[in-house]
Amino acid sequence: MRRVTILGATGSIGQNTLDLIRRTPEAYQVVALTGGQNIAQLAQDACEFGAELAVTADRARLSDLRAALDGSGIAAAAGPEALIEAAARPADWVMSAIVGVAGLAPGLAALGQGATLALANKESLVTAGPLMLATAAKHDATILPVDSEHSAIFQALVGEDRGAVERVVITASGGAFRDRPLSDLAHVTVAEASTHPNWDMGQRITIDSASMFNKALEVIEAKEFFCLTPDQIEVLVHPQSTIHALVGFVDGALMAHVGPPDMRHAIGYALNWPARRALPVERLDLAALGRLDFHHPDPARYPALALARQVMEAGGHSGAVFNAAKERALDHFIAGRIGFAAMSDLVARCLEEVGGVSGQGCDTITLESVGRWDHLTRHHIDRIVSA
Ligand SMILES: NC(=O)C1=CN([C@@H]2O[C@H](COP(=O)(O)OP(=O)(O)OC[C@H]3O[C@@H](n4cnc5c(N)ncnc54)[C@H](OP(=O)(O)O)[C@@H]3O)[C@@H](O)[C@H]2O)C=CC1
Ligand SMILES: CC(=O)[C@@H](O)[C@H](O)COP(=O)(O)O
Ligand SMILES: [Mn+2]
Repeated sequence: MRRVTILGATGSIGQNTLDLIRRTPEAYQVVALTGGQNIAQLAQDACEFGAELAVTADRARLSDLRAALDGSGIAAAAGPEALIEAAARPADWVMSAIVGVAGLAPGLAALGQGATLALANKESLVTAGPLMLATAAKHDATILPVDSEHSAIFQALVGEDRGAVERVVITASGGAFRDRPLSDLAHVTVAEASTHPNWDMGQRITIDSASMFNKALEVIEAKEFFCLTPDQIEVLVHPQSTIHALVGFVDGALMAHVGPPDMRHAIGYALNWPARRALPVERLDLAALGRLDFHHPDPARYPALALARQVMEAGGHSGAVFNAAKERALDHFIAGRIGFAAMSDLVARCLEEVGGVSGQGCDTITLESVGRWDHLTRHHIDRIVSA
C-alpha cells in the first residue's frame, strides 16, 4: 500500500487527486491532507480517507478545523510550519498542489524525506529550480511533473536519448480573451478572466491563462526541469488544448502527447508511475474532433511571454522576482485595484527596478534568499499600486 500526502488537497488538483485515490482505496493510505480556507472540505476528506493529519495554512482557522474533526482521532494543525511537518511526515508519494510560492517550502520538505514529489506547483521550479533539483538529488527523491505540458514532455521522452532533443513545443489555449479586441483588455472583469475556454482549474491559474502568465511560468518551468536552453522552447497557441506538448528530435521527428483537457490524466500518470493504469478520462474521438489548429502567439496580446524570455536570460533570482511580481499583481487585479493589462506592466517594472538578475548579490538560491527577493518584490508592487 502506497502512503500518500496531498498538499493543497482542497483545491482543483487536490480534489482531482482524491478522485483517483477514491477509485482504488485499497492501494493507498492517506498520511496527511492540507488546505487553506476551506475547512469543511479538508475535514470531510480527512475523515473519508482516514488521514493521520489535517493541516490548514491559516492559523486563525485551527479551532474550526479541530471542531470539524472532533471525535475522529485525526490530528489537526495550522500554519506554515505545520505544512512543512505534514510534507515531512514519512510518505512514499506527495502531491505538491498548493498554489503560489507558498508551495515551495513544503515541496522541499517532501523531497528532504526522499519521497516522490508529484509537482503541480510550477512556482517551485520558477523561483528555485536549481534548489529543487539539488534537494531531490541529495535525498535520492524523485520529482514527477504534473503540469499537463510537462507531463506530456516527460511521457514523450520515455526511452529517448535526452541528447537527441532539439526542441520542445508547449501549447497554450490562448485563455479567456484570445478572441477579444486588444483595446478591450484594459477593461475586462475579474469574472470574465476567471473563465477558461477548456480547463476547469483554480481561479488564479485560470486568470494566468488569460494573461499568458501561466505559459510564461511554464516555459521557465520546462527550462529548469528538462535542462533546456531558452531557444529550445517554443510556445504555440492551440485553441483546442488537445495536444499538450510536443518534443522535436534531431532527426526531425515530433512526438506529441494527445489527450482530453482533464488533469486526472497527468495526475494519474504520476500516481501510477512507472506503471500505466486505467484512468477514468474521456477517450478522444479524433474523427469527431476533425481538426487541430496552431498559431504563433501575438506578442502584443501576450507580453508575459517576452518577460519569461527576459527571466531565462537574466538567471539568478529573477524567477523569484518575476513570480512574486505576478502573484502580487494578480492579488491587486482580483481585488479590483488595477486593470487586467496593468499586471504585465507591473511585472515588467519589477524586473527592471528590483531585478534579481545573475550577479546582483549572491546567486546561490536558498529558501531564505527566495523569501527575501519575494518580500522585496511584493513590497515594491504595493508601493507602486498605492502611489
Ligand atoms: N488546476 C489545474 O488544473 C492545474 C494547476 N496547476 C498548478 O497547481 C497548483 C494548484 O492549482 P489549483 O489546484 O488550480 O489551485 P486551487 O486554488 O484550486 O487550490 C490551491 C490549494 O492551495 C491551498 N492554498 C491556498 N493558499 C495557500 C497558502 N498560502 N498556503 C498553503 N495552502 C494554500 C488552497 O486551500 P483552500 O482552497 O482551502 O483555501 C487549495 O488547497 C498551482 O501551482 C497551479 O499553477 C498546474 C497545472 C494544472
Ligand atoms: C492544465 C494545465 O496544465 C494548465 O496549466 C493549462 O495549461 C492552462 O491552460 P493554458 O494553455 O490556457 O495556459
Ligand atoms: Mn499547464
